[in-house]
Amino acid sequence: MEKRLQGLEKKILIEAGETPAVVYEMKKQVDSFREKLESVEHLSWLGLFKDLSEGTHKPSPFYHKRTLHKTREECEHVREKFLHMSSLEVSEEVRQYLKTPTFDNWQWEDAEIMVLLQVMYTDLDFIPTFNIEPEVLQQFLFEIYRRYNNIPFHNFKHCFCVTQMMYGLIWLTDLRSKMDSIDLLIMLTSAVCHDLDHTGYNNAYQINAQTELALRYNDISPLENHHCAVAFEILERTESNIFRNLSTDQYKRIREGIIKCILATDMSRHNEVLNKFKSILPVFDFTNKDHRDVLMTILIKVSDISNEARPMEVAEPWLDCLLQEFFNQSDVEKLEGLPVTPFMDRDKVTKPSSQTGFIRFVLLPLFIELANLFPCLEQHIIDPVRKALDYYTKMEKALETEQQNRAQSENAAKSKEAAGGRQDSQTDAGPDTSEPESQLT
Ligand SMILES: Nc1nc2c(ncn2[C@@H]2O[C@H](COP(=O)(O)O)[C@@H](O)[C@H]2O)c(=O)[nH]1
Ligand SMILES: [Zn+2]
Repeated sequence: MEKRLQGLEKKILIEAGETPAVVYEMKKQVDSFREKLESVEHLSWLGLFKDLSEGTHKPSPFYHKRTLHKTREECEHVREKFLHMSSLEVSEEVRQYLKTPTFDNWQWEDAEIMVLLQVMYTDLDFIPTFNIEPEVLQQFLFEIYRRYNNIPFHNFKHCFCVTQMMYGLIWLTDLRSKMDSIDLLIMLTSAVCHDLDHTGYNNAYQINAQTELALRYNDISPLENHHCAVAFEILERTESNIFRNLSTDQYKRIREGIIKCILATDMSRHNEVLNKFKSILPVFDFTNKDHRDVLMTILIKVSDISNEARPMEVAEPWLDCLLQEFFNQSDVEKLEGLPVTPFMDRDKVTKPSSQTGFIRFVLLPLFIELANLFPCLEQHIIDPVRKALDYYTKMEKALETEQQNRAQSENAAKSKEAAGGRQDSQTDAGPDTSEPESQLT
């Protein structure tokens, strides 16, 4: 197929003088198909599978097994850098910038990101308040880094962005004066842990493919339950348990809070969580624990899907990462004969089509409710989201126009070709006796 495509490409290039976009698109699909055949183990009978597995895990449709989990060397290298850098002073300018939604994650490498997370725990006064030893915090952050996988979207940088947005929201809304330190610790730590060990395949896939996670959690938020379980696995170990100096009651409250927050990030529960918040909003009371608990779930949800609230040069690469992960999943779903998640299908989704609906029907309704409680957020998170909507709406229209133009010129070319073909055959077959107009319609 690849050879035939190359031959075709050459022929078109000679005849047309340039390679049309459709050929590039076909080449991309062939590459992606080949990659799938090489990496999906159950298709090994095709003779293309490259066994990259390190251990004896159950076969699973991960990206390349070689690259999903971080290697020991990779982790050690980052850990050394992090430990070296963590003794250096982070400037006041960076500390202030870190409190804003305009923060650009792409400028920072992973070891630096770990230092920035350490700054967040420090500047919220968690270290003295909860008697967290610096080495324990460092070990905790290292384990967190280690347990985020090398996948396009749900990786360590996503963990950082969500945490940084949560951190920014805490400062912008002056939550320190409204909620106690334990609530803030729950919120920040939930954000840090919320997608631990994500493999790049969403809950629909987990359930349809009957993965180990879906079986373990009976199809109920398999991923979120797993992220949470991994978080407490890390916190179980004394050397990385940042809560180890807290009382049993404090630990219990923190565990309950983190579980609630992480489970609330399952998007299939979006309306349930948002409606609960809407119902208490008119009588919202910071002294009411139930109200605070709901607010915490809203804050983590907002942080989780807040990429479009960031400057365009920060947000747009995130969309590319998200679509890369989505398309990978739908490709695997097609290969495995599973239901294909429509918003992940590369044949149906474009960048703007993915964003306009999401911003209109998911992002804005959620952000607006939070801004009802904290009007100061309007300028920080709603204005940029509206700008993004405008940007993608224009892009969507431009794409539509381009598609229409392309379809028109393709139709015109086809008609011309058909007319030419008929003329040729008429020349071969002798004089035409039919009316010329009827041949065109
Ligand atoms: N079309 C878009 N979908 C988005 C975007 N940001 C997030 N999402 C979706 O929400 C979930 C968030 O939950 P997570 O815990 O998995 O991170 C994510 O998986 C996407 O499905 C976006 O900008 N556009
Ligand atoms: Zn997330």
